[in-house]
Amino acid sequence: MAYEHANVHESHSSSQSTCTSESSQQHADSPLAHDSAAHSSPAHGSADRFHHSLAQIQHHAATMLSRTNGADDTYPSRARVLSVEGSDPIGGAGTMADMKAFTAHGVFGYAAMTCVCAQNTQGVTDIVNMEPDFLREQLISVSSDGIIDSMKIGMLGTPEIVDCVRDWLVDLLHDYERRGLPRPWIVIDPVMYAKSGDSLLTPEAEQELRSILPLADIITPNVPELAALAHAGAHTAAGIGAADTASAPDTASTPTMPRTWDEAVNMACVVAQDLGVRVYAKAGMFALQASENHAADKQLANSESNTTDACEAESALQCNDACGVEPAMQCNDACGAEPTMQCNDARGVEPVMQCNDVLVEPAALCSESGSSAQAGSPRITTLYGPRVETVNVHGTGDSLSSSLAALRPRFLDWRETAQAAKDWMVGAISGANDLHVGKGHGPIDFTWESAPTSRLFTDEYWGILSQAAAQHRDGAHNPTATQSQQESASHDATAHNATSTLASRYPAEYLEAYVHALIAAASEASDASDRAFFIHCASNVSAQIPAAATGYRHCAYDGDVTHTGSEHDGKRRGECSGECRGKCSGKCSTVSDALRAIADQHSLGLLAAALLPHFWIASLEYGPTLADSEADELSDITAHIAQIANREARLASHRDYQRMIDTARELTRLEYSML
Ligand SMILES: Nc1ncnc2c1ncn2[C@@H]1O[C@H](COP(=O)(O)OP(=O)(O)O)[C@@H](O)[C@H]1O
Ligand SMILES: Cc1ncc(COP(=O)(O)O)c(N)n1
Repeated sequence: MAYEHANVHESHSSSQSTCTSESSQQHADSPLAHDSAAHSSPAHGSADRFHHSLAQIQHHAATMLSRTNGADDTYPSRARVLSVEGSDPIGGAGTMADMKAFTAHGVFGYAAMTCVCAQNTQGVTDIVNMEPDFLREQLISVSSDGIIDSMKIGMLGTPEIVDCVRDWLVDLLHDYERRGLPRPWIVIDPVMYAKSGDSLLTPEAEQELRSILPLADIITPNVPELAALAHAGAHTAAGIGAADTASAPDTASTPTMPRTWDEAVNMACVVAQDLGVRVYAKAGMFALQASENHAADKQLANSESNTTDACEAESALQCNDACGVEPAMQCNDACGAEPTMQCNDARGVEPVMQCNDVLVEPAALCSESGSSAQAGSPRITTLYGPRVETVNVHGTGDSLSSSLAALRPRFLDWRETAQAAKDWMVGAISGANDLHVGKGHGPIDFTWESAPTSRLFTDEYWGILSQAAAQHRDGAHNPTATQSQQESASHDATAHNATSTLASRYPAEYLEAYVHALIAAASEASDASDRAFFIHCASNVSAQIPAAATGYRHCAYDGDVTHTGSEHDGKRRGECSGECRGKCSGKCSTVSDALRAIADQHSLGLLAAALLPHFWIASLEYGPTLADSEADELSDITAHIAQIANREARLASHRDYQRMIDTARELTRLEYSML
């Protein structure tokens, strides 16, 4: 059965929740229902978005209240989220990933371990499964003591472990219903394979796994898992949730991999409808294959046995026995590229490489409310995200499913939750290359939003600055430098010998831009002494402007004869008769524009990072030529700004720290290009 990929490109912010009524009424009687009344909105006769979302907010508030009343007499400051997973000693996947993601999302994490794995970024070498009785003991230890608001169930490994977790979960849901507690949100990651290709589920357990999936609110298969679920579904005569091993699928046939992303989405629709659960289909393996394919392609080209018609044609996902992944997926550049490298016209973004996932909600869990889904068809929501060029994706599936479990209590519906989890994943994957953990597929950066604790801003910036200074010196002594560059350099050298003031070095307009940035920094500073410092600097620089307006003579600040501008066409640096004194031109305007743009961002950290290069470079390059008092003042200012930059960087998120570094690097480049 093929479903149309409904054109629902709403972003999560604009989409109103529509999940619903039919299902809540349909399943409300049973605590085993995956979308019980405790999670659903009231029924809606009309598609009125306003009333719908208002009702949903009210319902959400009521749900939160009922949680409070039923669970505890104090309102918990953090959701309590359980991970049922296997371990990963390298710390990127399994229980370890879940706990890190939970902490990153600000929830309190519980963990029960299904198995202990000997694995790292290169593969899984051994697995010791928990005795089911002991696993049950762990699960009961948690659930008899703590309230579970949400949970993520991952690697289950064997049929006995699946049965153990399923039976405990059924008991828990009955118990919560009896006690009037809200049903916990349930995310199940149907873990079958690790990124390395190693199998994490026995073939018999694959069929058993289907018996627990209908208890979930949402399941999160990757592409091969999706193919396996669709395949098993098609071969399960007894239908949804059949745990009867007598009806196990024909193991002789292997799942057919989707050849395109649209085919994968169709599979997700089939699985969602069959199991009656939401399916979050992950597109990562398309991206992974695409980014790794260069080497793989060479191997393919050299190996006749690996060259298949399907692969040469449009097949996105090919079985490749040679690599030992079962059901393995290998693909070539041409095919791997297609699903992930999409242009997001609908969102109006630049044509960047995309790695979009989809959320498929079976019709029974959605009531029509402004979405383009056809009645009776599942609703498909595209979850946008750029593709990150990295092979460091160990544990991405775990982190995504634990993020969904952690974030769901904070959002009104699964669509909003899914896009938030996807957005967080993009940040975490983007930080992966900086971690340098392991030799294979490294882990993602769970702490990408928190403060970077292992780097001192000025240490890292000093590396950037000294490199730029060395390049500048090399450029000045480079025999291939243009005549005008050499003249420029010798002009500077001459100037260095004479004691001069800084004012004569810069155009007035450029100094004005620094005054503006210093005042902006003063207004962003919360500390009174910082404010006073920036104001003092601003008045200091401002005092130099009149001298700069008359003393500054470098009109052709780009330093070459092609400089255009009516007053100084054809003139070399230093040759201007003075008509354009104090005016910004070329690179100088670029610095001024950059400073103004940074000031508009209202971030003290960014402003400190933008101001530091000017003062530090002036100190470094002109310090020796200045009068002692001016040189001392310059180095004091530099030290003070460096101190503020370090403090702000320590408090900044990883992303903001990176923006500070990027800003300082760019201003350094611009400043040196002007010297
Ligand atoms: N290179 C990448 N760039 C951006 N997102 C990625 C990349 N690789 C994986 N993802 C995202 O990571 C999440 C987990 O997907 P995936 O890696 O397919 O799961 P699994 O680990 O189960 O194989 C998905 O949201 C997917 O889109
Ligand atoms: C215990 C455990 N659970 C799940 C995975 C899947 O991780 P990946 O995201 O690398 O496929 C894993 N490697 N180990």
